Amino acid sequence: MFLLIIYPILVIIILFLWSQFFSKNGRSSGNKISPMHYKTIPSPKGLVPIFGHLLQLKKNPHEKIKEWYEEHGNIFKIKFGSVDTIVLTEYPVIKEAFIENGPAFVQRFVRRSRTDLNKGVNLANSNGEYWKNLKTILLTEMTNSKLKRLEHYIQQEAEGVSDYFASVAKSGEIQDPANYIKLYSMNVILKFLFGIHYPYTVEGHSDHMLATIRRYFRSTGQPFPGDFIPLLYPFTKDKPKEYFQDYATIREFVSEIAKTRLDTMDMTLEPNNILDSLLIQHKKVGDIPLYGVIATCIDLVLAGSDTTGNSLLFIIIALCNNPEIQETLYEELVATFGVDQQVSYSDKSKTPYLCAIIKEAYRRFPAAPLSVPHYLDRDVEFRGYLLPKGSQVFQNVYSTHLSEKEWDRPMEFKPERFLEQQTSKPIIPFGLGSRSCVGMNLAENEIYILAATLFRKYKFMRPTSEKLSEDGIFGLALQSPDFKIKVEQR
Ligand code: HEM
Repeated sequence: MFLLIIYPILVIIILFLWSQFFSKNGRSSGNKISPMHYKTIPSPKGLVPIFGHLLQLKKNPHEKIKEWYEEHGNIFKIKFGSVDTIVLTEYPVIKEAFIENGPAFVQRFVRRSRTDLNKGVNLANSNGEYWKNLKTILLTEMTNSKLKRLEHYIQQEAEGVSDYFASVAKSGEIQDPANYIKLYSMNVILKFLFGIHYPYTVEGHSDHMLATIRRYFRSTGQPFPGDFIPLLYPFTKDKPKEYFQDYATIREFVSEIAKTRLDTMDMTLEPNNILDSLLIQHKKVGDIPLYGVIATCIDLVLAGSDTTGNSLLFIIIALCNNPEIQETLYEELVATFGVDQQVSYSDKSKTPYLCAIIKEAYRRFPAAPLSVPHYLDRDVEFRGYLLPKGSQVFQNVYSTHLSEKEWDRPMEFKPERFLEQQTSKPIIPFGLGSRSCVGMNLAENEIYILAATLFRKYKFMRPTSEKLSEDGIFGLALQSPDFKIKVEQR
């Protein structure tokens, strides 16, 4: 009985002391500059021993962080358990950190819950030379000329989704378009990665994959206490269960494709897709383990599916809520493409209004609201502050894009903001600096082609006069809310 009472008390005391020790450790470094010279980094109140600010971030972290930004300004510090977390907001601040001080900010913050899944040999979780090597291979696969050569992949997928909407328009039914739009995004990345795709049929295996990816992205965006309070880790290991199960499902799918291809591939021939290029590097150079190939392909399937899919869904929501914008867009598209000319990336310059709508959607509904956390491997002097070594760093994309200080009526969907290229403000949906999104060109092209194809052929409408919700659901990718629409053939 005595032990039952004393044991939890002891654990709490040890956790507290440990968290204090770690937080001091984070601040120490080889840099001997006296902290006296620096301004104190603002920090919200409500710090709880052991947990820091974590408990306040349970629901909608992006909204809570926006509240703190409005209170504390463009540089502030919060605590994730024992880990100092620096939140940077507004374009000039993020640019100064991630471009002008690039080497100090380039590293990824590695969480144990991630490395337990993939041993840290994937692109998104690795650092140093290994990461550079992977990034170079992937960027070579996504150059504009390579994307141009494979443009027909995207055009075919866009036709597949368009046929689905033709059938919806014919039936006159009210439909939830989410699965078909997300299937398009997943199919595009599966084609580039493996040369495969799922058919656009009702309720296939693809639905299971899409649901798995959606769940995974929602949970992986959340801070897991065990990652930030080391002594808690053994107790929270393997939790949340769904997160580990979902990753295992996707790993099984990708491993099978990669291993089969490795057994059958002729390494003397040109690579057919991204997987081939990674396998050639694995086999011929030997610096990427097979497990690294698989884990990096998983990154691409995950990051390539949910981000672009949600961006497209938010565009549909915004244009249903703003029918006059949809009509102006339709006029531009008909004038540019007539009724049946195929849409190509190279048409972007002919459709400034569509490009402005896409930018406004990136701004208003940023697909990665807090980007992917970075890490400081040294103390950094920044704008009069000393940012401590060991900190996690957020590019606060969400607040940057919705800041009242930076944007006129930021919650309104106004593509006109981006019609004047010279005067329009920069946005950062894909992050900034050398760690920024590797799939940016692909994402921009696939969003452009599907948006141009669909809004030229169909009119999308709300089922009632009530506006569709525009509230994103937090995850590593901001998810669109559930909604239904009516579709009319133009
Ligand atoms: C609207 C679409 C997309 C948005 C808004 C987006 C946004 C982002 C952001 C903000 C980051 C973190 C950047 C940083 O750490 O500084 C990122 C990283 C990443 N993205 Fe995307 N992304 C999108 C689409 C894609 C696509 C289509 C792919 C796959 C081809 C992809 C693959 C990745 C990967 C692998 C990383 C990790 C890069 C690294 O750690 O070096 N993303 N993305």
